Amino acid sequence: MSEIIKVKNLTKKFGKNVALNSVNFTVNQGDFISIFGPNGAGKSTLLKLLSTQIRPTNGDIFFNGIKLSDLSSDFRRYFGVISHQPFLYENLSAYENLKFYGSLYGVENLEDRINTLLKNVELTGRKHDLVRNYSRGMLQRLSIARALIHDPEIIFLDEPYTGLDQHASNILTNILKNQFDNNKTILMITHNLQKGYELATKIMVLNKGDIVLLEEKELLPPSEFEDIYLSSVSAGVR
Ligand SMILES: Nc1ncnc2c1ncn2[C@@H]1O[C@H](COP(=O)(O)OP(=O)(O)OP(=O)(O)O)[C@@H](O)[C@H]1O
Repeated sequence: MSEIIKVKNLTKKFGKNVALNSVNFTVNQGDFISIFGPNGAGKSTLLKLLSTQIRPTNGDIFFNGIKLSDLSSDFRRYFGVISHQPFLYENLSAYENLKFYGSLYGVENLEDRINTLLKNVELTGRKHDLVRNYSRGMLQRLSIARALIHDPEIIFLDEPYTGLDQHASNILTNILKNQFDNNKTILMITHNLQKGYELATKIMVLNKGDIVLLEEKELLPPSEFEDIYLSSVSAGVR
C-alpha cells in the first residue's frame, strides 16, 4: 500500500490556544478515515491544514513523499473538499457552475464528466436551472458534484451529513462508496457515529488537539469504539 499523506509533528496554534498538538500519522492510498471527536477537538483544523486552507504553526505535511512547501500550487487538483460552504455561483445554472470549475481544473471530456456527475447526484433534469432557484437539498447535491468535478485522488469532507436531507444523504453515501471502490483516499469528519463507522477502513478520534485513537476498523469492535469515543467526549469539551 502506498503512503499518500504523511503528517509529522503537525501543530496549529491560534494565539495561546493549541488547536492541534504535534500530531503524527500516515494515510495510505485507498484509506477511508472517519474522524471523530468533541467540539473544539481540532478536527476541522486538521482538515484545513491538510487541504492547505491554513498553514501550520509547526510540523510538516508530505503528499506522496514530497513536502507540502516543495509542491507547486498545481497539486491542489488532487484534492476535493466538501464542507459547509457550497462554493457555488447562484446566478449560474448547475451546468454552468460545473463547467466553470471543470475548466479551472482543465478537466478532459468535460461535457461527459458534467453529465455523469449530474446523473449521480440526480440533478440531470434541473441542469439548466439557476442555482438561486435550487432547494437546499439540491444545492447540497450540486456541491458534492462540484467537489468531484476534477476526479480528485483525495477527498476531504467536514461533517458532510450534517443538515443533509435523507435523499441527499443516500446519494452521498453511494458516491462515497463508489469513490472508495475506485481506490480514492477519503478523510471525513463526522458526528454521525454509525455512518462514520460503517463507511471507514480506519477510525481516528481527536481530543483537545491530540490523536487519542487511530486504528483499523477491523481491529476495533463497535462497542470498543463507542467507549473510546464517549470517554473522549466527556473529557474533551474545552
Ligand atoms: N480561526 C480560528 N481562530 C481562533 N481559534 C480557532 C480558529 N479555528 C479554530 N480555532 C480554535 O481551535 C480549536 C479547534 O477548533 P476546530 O474547529 O478544529 O475543532 P473541531 O474539532 O472541528 O470542532 P467542531 O466539532 O465544533 O467543529 C478550538 O478551540 C477553536 O476555538
